[in-house]
Amino acid sequence: MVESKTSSTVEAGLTALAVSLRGVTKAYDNGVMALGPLDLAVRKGEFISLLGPSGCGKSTALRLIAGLSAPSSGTMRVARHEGPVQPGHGIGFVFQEPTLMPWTSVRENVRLPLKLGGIPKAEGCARADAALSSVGLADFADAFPRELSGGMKMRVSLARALVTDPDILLMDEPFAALDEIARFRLNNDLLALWRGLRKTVIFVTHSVFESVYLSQRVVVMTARPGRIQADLRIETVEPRGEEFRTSAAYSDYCRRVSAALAPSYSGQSTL
Ligand SMILES: Nc1ncnc2c1ncn2[C@@H]1O[C@H](COP(=O)(O)OP(=O)(O)OP(=O)(O)O)[C@@H](O)[C@H]1O
Repeated sequence: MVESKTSSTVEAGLTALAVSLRGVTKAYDNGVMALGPLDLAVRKGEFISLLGPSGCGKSTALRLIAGLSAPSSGTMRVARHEGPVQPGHGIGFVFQEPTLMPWTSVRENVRLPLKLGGIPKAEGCARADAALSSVGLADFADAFPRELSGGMKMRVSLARALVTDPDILLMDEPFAALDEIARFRLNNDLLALWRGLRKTVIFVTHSVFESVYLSQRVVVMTARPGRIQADLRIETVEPRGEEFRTSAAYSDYCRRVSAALAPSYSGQSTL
């Protein structure tokens, strides 16, 4: 069959997308309308942040993209998979809590997704060690979670998400519980990893500063049910580093994102 020029152009556009949500809504069984209708397109290799008031449906959106929950309506495409998204289909998930198994080593924690996937132990250990090395924890593979700081536990969680080599990394407020110095370090290390691996990253945060520092696009959501309030592109010299954090351009972007966020909080208590 000879493809028409139009259809191949459309196909090229689709395959460049890692995630596409059209008119997606989510109503929970208890009647809470959590999300949408949400329209969101994320290009392969793009780093975007989702920002919005508490309860606006950010985690719900990530869970839908991960295939951990089904949308109530609308259409979704994730990577090149059609129809229902299968859990673990090229997706890594990092939660706010590192959720490590305390009774076993860091290496075994990172190896877990491979073990569950039936990967032989020797290969799993080698891949776990490589993932730990990529997050700067090569020397801690035999340590136990209790021996690690909060930032190090989060690095282990990140290594566990990366060990399956996912196309898409979903991160749900991963650094929110860390002190500022640890958070800044992890921000820089995550950017370096992203530059090297070029995975698609969808990063949920409550921090305007963090979203601007990390992302190519900041997507601001309305209050529940979450829809897109604003979609801002962050254009700056790459690679980003501390000089960006202290630049006039950074302050200006932070002001613009804050202004875009303000209507989402109107009518809500600030306490
Ligand atoms: N399993 C569930 N059953 C019923 N309601 C739920 C469920 N999960 C979330 N909700 C509700 O859906 C809404 C959106 O929740 P969600 O966790 O997605 O928001 P969020 O933007 O991630 O919030 P936060 O920033 O506080 O983490 C909230 O009102 C929440 O109470």
